[in-house]
Amino acid sequence: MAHKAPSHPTACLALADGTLFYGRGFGATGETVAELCFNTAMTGYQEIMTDPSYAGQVVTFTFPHIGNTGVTPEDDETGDPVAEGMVVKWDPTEPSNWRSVDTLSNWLASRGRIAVGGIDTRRLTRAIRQQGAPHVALAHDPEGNFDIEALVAKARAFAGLEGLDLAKDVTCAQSYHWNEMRWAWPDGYPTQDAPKHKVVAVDFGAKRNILRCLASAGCDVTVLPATATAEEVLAHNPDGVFLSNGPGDPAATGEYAVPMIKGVLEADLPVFGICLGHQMLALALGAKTVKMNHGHHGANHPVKDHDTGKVEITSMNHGFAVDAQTLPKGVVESHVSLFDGSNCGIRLADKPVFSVQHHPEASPGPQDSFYLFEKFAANMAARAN
Ligand SMILES: NC(=O)CC[C@H](N)C(=O)O
Repeated sequence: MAHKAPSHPTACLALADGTLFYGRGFGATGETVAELCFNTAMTGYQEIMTDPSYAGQVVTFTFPHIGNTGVTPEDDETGDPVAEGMVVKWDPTEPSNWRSVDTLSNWLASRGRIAVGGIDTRRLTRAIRQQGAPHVALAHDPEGNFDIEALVAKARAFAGLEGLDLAKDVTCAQSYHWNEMRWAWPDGYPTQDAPKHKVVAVDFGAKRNILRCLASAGCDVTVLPATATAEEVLAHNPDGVFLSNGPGDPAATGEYAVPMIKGVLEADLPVFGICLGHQMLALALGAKTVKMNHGHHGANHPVKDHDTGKVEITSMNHGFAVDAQTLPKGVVESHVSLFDGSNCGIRLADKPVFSVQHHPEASPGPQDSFYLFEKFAANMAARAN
């Protein structure tokens, strides 16, 4: 049944349980179906929308000042927005400020991404917390004609992210070389030294700032597609191997990544993984991953480093987690979330192999965890000596 929604809204967000949110549509018109998560970051909406880890998800931004800085190409974490859609409290008719090269709405429209403004994101976030990341259909129609029953049926029919391998959709088509460094520097960077460490980074949906951080820590980076085998990785004769972030279910992605990681571990090289890379390293070591209720998405998550006792405020974006109870002997839980005690890092007790669930490259977020890139570089330096 097609009918006009009340007070002429131009976008509708339908949750699989039938809950409806109406607002002002912006960006592209049409419909999309996805999992819904909320992100609490106060800045960096463009970095979030272009983070390949958000494939298959619509993002609700809890912070009200969204859209106010427009968009600029230097904030892209990959070529285009990857998140399926955007839900905000912000009124999209407000102008963007001086910094922008384009408005958020034009940018989303030209890249086929649907957004809705004027939503009560607090109420929506409560629903996400209560239901666990809901399946949703998001529709934008300038005429305000919505077939509500069909939208709810589409949200219900969405199979969800569990069991879904999305890394092979967002990975690079071919290998490439990366040497661009960070634009914002922690003390002592950039280093003018020539790159010291040959690193192969396996791209499961890598954010550009991870590659910049590796380059800034002295790495000469060759990026390989997600489905690279151990032989292909080792053929580059790397000093260390990096496993990137990425979208979807680690258990599904692990089908090809786990054998590759096992082969790399046998070669006894320093290894560093972030987020999906962390989860897949844990799978390769024999642990299990689980789907979280509503995950961690934000730029303000406290994480404790068990080795130093220090607390880092971190950037996070994950809906799955490593089950620390399943870590085999010899694998140490190095970091833990102070929000809910979930696993945030592992390391091998006797080898330079480690990974973290959070995002030390930030973009957006704090830079407390940059030391992990230096640790990876130090592991490669120690091996060379
Ligand atoms: N940022 C990431 O790498 C996300 C990892 C994984 N897709 C998850 O949601 O948990």
